[in-house]
Amino acid sequence: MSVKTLLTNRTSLEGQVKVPGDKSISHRAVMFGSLADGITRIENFLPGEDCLSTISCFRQLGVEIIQNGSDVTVKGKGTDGLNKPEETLYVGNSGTTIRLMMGILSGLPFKSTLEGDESIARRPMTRVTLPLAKMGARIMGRNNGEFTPLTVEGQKLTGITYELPIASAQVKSAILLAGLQAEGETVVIEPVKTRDHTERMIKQFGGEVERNGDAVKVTGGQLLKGTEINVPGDISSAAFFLVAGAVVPGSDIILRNVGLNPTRTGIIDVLKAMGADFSIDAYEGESAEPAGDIRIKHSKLKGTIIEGDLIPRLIDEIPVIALLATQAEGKTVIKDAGELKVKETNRIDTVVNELKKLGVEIEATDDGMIIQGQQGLDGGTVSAHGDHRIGMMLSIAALLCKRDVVLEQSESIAVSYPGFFEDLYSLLGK
Ligand SMILES: O=C(O)C1=C[C@@H](OP(=O)(O)O)[C@@H](O)[C@H](O)C1
Ligand SMILES: C=C(OP(=O)(O)O)C(=O)O
Repeated sequence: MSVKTLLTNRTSLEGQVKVPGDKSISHRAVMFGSLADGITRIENFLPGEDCLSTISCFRQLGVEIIQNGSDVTVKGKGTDGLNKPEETLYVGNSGTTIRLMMGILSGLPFKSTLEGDESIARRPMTRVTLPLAKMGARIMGRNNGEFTPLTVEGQKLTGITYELPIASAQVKSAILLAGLQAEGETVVIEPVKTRDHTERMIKQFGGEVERNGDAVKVTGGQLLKGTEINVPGDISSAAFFLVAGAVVPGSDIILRNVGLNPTRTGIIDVLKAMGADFSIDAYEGESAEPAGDIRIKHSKLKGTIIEGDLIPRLIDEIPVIALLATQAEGKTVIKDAGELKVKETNRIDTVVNELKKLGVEIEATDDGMIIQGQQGLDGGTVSAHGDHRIGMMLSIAALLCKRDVVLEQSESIAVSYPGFFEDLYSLLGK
């Protein structure tokens, strides 16, 4: 376990940072590149541990993938080019990898087993195995398919129409990936629109997908062709610096090449509602995924309510938004976010418990939290609990602390942002 002494009591962040590639898009680029025919070149791939787990799983399935930092080449041979792996497929800490891969493996003519770390072993999987079983998949796992290890016996699949009981892009994507191999049409109906990177990528690889209101439809048996993907920066990673810039007095920073897909920009809506001082310079021209530069300065903030359709558009940013709220005038209420309980950790409990250790007044509710504003932060020993987003949120919280802060399990940050501390220190002029 790595223990890190964090920088505290800071007066300003200045300069600019180009945040690393988007995690959701990087995973999907490798997956679609592996399913497609021909070469896929990925630029600005995120070389974080989660996306490296996706690469290693597809290598185990026989796909040749060349990775040089953020440059990746995938030599796809279509689904016929995917072979039975000799060993268990290890997904590490990555929920996206295991859930999307179940969709892919369900339609392939062999048996394989998926497993991950202790956090993955606690995360619910029937949300995926249930709809896939309706399509004809055979998936076995602990507690009737709820937990890893999971064994997938590929079958001939049939398209279904499925109404998602929860708003989840991972479940939607798993069903669409199975649908691409199934006979007939597969329709997924979302309760709230979630990130649509899978749909955009199907089109980038030459496939067809239709959206009609809340329904997304694919037809099985489409030919996907290798392509070039330029991954925009991850707004979920930029979020830590957006918050740092907004709350550390004297700050004025620019974040370059941030992905601005509207299904991901909930944090921008929150910054606006809180009265933050920021501007966006969106890049012009046709691109599968919009991106731009964001400049943010320290300013006075006011509390807000975060709920409903906004939640899936900022689900991974809630830990750092909770910190943002501690500096606003008045209280902030976060509701409808029960999904936080089944992430890398129970993020309602970890956020509340760790921020309390720094002297913050914050209360957990059944589906979110209530955060009091205008708080001074103290110091102490905190832990990431193996959760990258908690580790980064606490590193930003430390900037506001008057006393020393020590972070346990800081190594987990490499799951989504291996260069996080270098980028943070560069903004701090270190
Ligand atoms: O599809 C994706 O890439 C993701 C979807 C979200 O999960 P859910 O689908 O479980 O909400 C998100 O929390 C995760 O970090 C990435
Ligand atoms: C929840 C996350 O990822 P995953 O579900 O892929 O583990 C995350 O990155 O915050």
